Amino acid sequence: MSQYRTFTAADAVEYARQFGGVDNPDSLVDSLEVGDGNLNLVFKIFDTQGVSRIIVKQALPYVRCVGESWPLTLDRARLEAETLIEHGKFCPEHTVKILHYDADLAVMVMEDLSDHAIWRGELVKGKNYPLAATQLGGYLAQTLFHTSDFFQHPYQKKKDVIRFTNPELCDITEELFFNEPYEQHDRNAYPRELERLAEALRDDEELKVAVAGLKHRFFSNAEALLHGDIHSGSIFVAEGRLKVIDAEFGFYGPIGFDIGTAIGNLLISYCAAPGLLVPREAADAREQRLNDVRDTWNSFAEGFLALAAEKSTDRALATPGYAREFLGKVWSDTIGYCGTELIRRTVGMSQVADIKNIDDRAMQVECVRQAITLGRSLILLANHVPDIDALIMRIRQNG
Ligand SMILES: Nc1ncnc2c1ncn2[C@@H]1O[C@H](COP(=O)(O)OP(=O)(O)O)[C@@H](O)[C@H]1O
Ligand SMILES: CSC[C@H]1O[C@H](OP(=O)(O)O)[C@H](O)[C@@H]1O
Repeated sequence: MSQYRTFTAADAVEYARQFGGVDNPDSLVDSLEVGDGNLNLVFKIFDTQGVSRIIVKQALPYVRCVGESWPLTLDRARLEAETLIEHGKFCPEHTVKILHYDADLAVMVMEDLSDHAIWRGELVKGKNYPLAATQLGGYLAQTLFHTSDFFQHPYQKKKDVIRFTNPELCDITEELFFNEPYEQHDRNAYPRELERLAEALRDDEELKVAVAGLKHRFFSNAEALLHGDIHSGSIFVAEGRLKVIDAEFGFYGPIGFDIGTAIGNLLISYCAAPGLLVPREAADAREQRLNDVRDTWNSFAEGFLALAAEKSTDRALATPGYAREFLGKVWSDTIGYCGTELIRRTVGMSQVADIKNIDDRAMQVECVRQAITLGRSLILLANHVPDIDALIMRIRQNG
């Protein structure tokens, strides 16, 4: 019988005392639920000095932002903890440390990153972290290479594909990314002023064929253990540091999905900057975001190629030239999935602070329009953008 119960603040303190690994567990005395994501409870656990020391995160049996009408598997806590543990083996520097997890209680105890800030919030304020994108690309290279067929033993890889099979969370992505924005749907949340633009997406057969291809590869290309939802709200930054959290959408999928999602969120920030910042700061922020896009891709691609040259274990995949050819396909996927992230965050239900925090309605609508048109172009052009410089040029051309 399941021992699951939803934690109270007191339960979370008690649990952190037992499993937080702190020297003096009795010094943990208080907690506050701070979850601001769509899905789960997150408790900060404080010591007698009022300092946050440990995080306790628990999955609810439903989608938090909607309520009990949308039930959701508790197995997502296991998937999140195991994905982060797996990624932590290969990139400890940039993966939050999981100290303990319990699949029955759907709970995990993790490193407290309260001395960092969520990247999205910093982007909204116009704050630049010059190393973050290179670090993000490094995290993507390490985690995606080491969980792929280039490195994993084929038997282990096949076992892991099963261990990380994540049908319910993938179903959310399959609906929110690849279906709902391209049809009339109650959950869509675009500004009413953009009805004609949304209608044009619904009527664009060429676009829908390209989106179908991206969805098909999301279903079937088990290339590596993805984070599965790597947006700027799942990334903590501090001066010179970056840590990834929140991997409950982890599964074996197409590598370009993670890179495209990450870059897509940088481009949402790019599109939103004129609505959030005064013109001079907005222009600087937009240039910084384009640099971030470049750094993320270059750092990923250089890291992946170096790892492939040095550490590929499969004799055929180690053939000189193959890793570079494979990266060409990852590049096209990256551009396509980047486009679907831009559209699902603006047309679909999962709206983000970058856009929501724009006070001026007309400006907000213009920023959303730009994100949608950029997303559409990227999906359509995904196979025709030769390199990162050409991508940056296309983004500038969008306005
Ligand atoms: N390790 C951590 N250290 C400090 N704060 C955290 C940590 N993990 C999560 N949080 C806080 O909780 C919020 C929600 O966490 P997140 O994992 O994104 O939840 P969800 O799965 O519901 O999206 C984060 O935005 C952050 O403010
Ligand atoms: C119904 S879940 C919507 C959306 O929420 C997730 O984000 P997060 O866990 O970071 O709040 C994910 O992006 C899902 O697509």
